[in-house]
Amino acid sequence: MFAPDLLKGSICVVTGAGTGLGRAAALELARGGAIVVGCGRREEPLAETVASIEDGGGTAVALELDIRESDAVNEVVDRVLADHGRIDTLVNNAGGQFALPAEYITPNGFRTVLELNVLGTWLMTHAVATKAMIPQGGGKILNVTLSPHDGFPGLVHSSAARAAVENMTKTLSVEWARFGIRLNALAAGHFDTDALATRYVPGVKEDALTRVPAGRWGTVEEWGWLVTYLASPAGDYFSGSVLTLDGARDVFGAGSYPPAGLLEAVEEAAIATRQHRNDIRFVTTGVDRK
Ligand SMILES: CCCCCCC/C=C/C(=O)SCCNC(=O)CCNC(=O)[C@H](O)C(C)(C)COP(=O)(O)OP(=O)(O)OC[C@H]1O[C@@H](n2cnc3c(N)ncnc32)[C@H](O)[C@@H]1OP(=O)(O)O
Ligand SMILES: NC(=O)C1=CN([C@@H]2O[C@H](COP(=O)(O)OP(=O)(O)OC[C@H]3O[C@@H](n4cnc5c(N)ncnc54)[C@H](OP(=O)(O)O)[C@@H]3O)[C@@H](O)[C@H]2O)C=CC1
Repeated sequence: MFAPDLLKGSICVVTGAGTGLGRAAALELARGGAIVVGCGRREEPLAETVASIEDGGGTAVALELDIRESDAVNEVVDRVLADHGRIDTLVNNAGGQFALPAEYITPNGFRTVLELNVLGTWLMTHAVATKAMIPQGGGKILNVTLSPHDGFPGLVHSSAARAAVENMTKTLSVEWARFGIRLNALAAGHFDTDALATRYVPGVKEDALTRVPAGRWGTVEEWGWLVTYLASPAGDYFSGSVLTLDGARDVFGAGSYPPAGLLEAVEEAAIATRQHRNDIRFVTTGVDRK
């Protein structure tokens, strides 16, 4: 899609680069000539991404990292700087959630999704900005979020988390403009990745497609093109924006609730344990049966 030297010599860190959208972004950045540092918790998918990039003549390295661990984040950023001297673009792609009716989400479940999507993104952003981009005089940070924006029934934890990330992006785009740092959020609609296919109740994925006016899933290649465009000089004047790539999903809105199969699957699981029966009772009546 782009000229092979578009990003020549640029150092791009991509979290969650072993799978799905992160992998596609890493591949396209590398096709544009960037040196890609792919991060994630699992070595195997990262190694596969690196091998694919190298097979195509590109350059990439994999670094294992849990973005929720502050010390590990600092170590990885230090390592990238020791090896490559700078970081031009950070793609905060690692993230996720589980689909669950709000009344079933436990405090720890909510905290888990907030920690991954908000804290993880913040730790990466802060470390890369303070160690690399402020000293070097600039850089770009792209934060992956979610469409639709006006509420995402079934994903209240992630909907809240991604709204926080979008506001963080806007706030920092003002605070850090004086350092030449440009931050944007990329709100993804529905992309046909393995995670979407395997981590959600059957039916939920198909239900999601009925809410996309364009009538199809986004392709991971389309995602990689957006990331690469923004990382390139063509994207230099973008900052503080939320770019939504979703086939008009956002315009369609939150739609009706629940999506096909979600409530049934949860209730079937819930009747398996007395504790859950108690939880349901408590939620619906306010009476704790313990
Ligand atoms: C309703 C429409 C849905 C359409 C979705 C379309 C839009 C979005 C698309 C995408 O984002 S695509 C996919 C991106 N990838 C993912 O979403 C990854 C899939 N999820 C995960 O990997 C994990 O769920 C997680 C979010 C990373 C959490 O895993 P982790 O191992 O950190 O959690 P645990 O330690 O196991 O549990 C902590 C806490 O959370 C509760 N919990 C975890 N998973 C579930 C679940 N599936 N259902 C209910 N609760 C869950 C767990 O019970 C723990 O809480 P407590 O039990 O201790 O209270
Ligand atoms: N596919 C879609 O339709 C949509 C996706 N999104 C978002 O886009 C992003 C990518 O999604 P997608 O590719 O579909 O899903 P994946 O689940 O395939 O991607 C998530 C990636 O993040 C990594 N990751 C998860 N937790 C951590 C962690 N604590 N530290 C470091 N890396 C971590 C995972 O690797 P590992 O497990 O090895 O750490 C994985 O490679 C996510 O933020 C997702 O929520 C948003 C809207 C729609």
